Amino acid sequence: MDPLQQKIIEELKVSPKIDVNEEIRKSIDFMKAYMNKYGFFNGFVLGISGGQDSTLVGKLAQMAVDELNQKRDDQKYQFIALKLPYGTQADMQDVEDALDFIKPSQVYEVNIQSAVNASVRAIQEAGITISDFTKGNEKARERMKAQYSVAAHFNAVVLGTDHAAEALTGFYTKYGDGGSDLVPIFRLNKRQGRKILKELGCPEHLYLKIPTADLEDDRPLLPDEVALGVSYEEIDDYLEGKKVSATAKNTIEALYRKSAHKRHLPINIFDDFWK
Ligand SMILES: NC(=O)c1ccc[n+]([C@@H]2O[C@H](COP(=O)([O-])OP(=O)(O)OC[C@H]3O[C@@H](n4cnc5c(N)ncnc54)[C@H](O)[C@@H]3O)[C@@H](O)[C@H]2O)c1
Ligand SMILES: Nc1ncnc2c1ncn2[C@@H]1O[C@H](COP(=O)(O)O)[C@@H](O)[C@H]1O
Ligand SMILES: O=P(O)(O)OP(=O)(O)O
Ligand SMILES: [Mg+2]
Repeated sequence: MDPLQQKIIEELKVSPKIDVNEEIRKSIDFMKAYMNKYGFFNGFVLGISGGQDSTLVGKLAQMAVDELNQKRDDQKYQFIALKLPYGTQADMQDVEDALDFIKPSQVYEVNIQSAVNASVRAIQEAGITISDFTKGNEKARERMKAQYSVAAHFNAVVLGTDHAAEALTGFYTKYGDGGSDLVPIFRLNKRQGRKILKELGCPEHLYLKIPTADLEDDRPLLPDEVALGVSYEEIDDYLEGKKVSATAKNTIEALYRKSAHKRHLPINIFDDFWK
């Protein structure tokens, strides 16, 4: 295998073949172990978008909470699901379907539209008009803020949905959806997540849904694969050590290099990964 491909697979800890039940157990045990280690926490918070990744992480979190609460009278542990629409969300029915599947301990809705618009306006008042793309990243950061405020209120931690296909391409907003405390599906690629959802009995339309960050006003529900310029099938193949087309390889490796800064904490004078 190409040495860079090998290095990336090792860095992102991807296994080309998985046993779905083992992976389910690993993610749940990870979340349970964290709660057991830090007894002052009461559970987890996550935004549910109606997409594949938050449906998966939400379901695993609820399973972890249910196991933690077994034999506890106080039902201390809670999974708090957040609906975080910007105004009216086109795929809200998928959010409801995901919530029906997850059955979270608690559900709240925080509409991020007024906060995002206020932020865009404040920057405008300084004489800077940000692009629709940059406003999209503001939405992701506003969602991060809402999740952290709710987590602080309930003494919970914020879950992230970052996985190997997103980590490889840097396809997330720095300190937006990239900002979280625990990432239970880090190591899985997109098709492995789909397989796990199928095993867990998720409605098919949720795990077969076209992935979208849905951040831009001007291009609603823009498929990730259009924004990325490469398909998840090719990204997943690459992560499983398979040969992909030269075009896909170049695109993937360019995205990997460009997003190196997102896979590190803020860069200080002793860091040399970027040199
Ligand atoms: N997974 C998803 O599905 C998802 C979610 C949100 C966003 N997105 C996509 O992710 C992308 C986010 O956009 P983005 O990456 O332009 O914005 P970003 O805000 O995540 O990252 C860009 C910022 O990172 C910093 N930066 C860039 N290069 C750097 C370097 N070499 N060293 C140090 N800092 C550096 C700069 O501050 C720059 O403004 C978009 O394509 C968006 O559509 C995808
Ligand atoms: N509309 C949304 N409501 C709640 N949570 C959301 C919403 N959009 C995104 N999120 C959260 O962010 C991550 C990343 O989403 P991508 O589609 O990968 O950009 C998602 O898993 C939700 O937790
Ligand atoms: O993160 P999600 O849940 O929005 O999934 P996807 O990335 O497939 O849109
Ligand atoms: Mg999405």
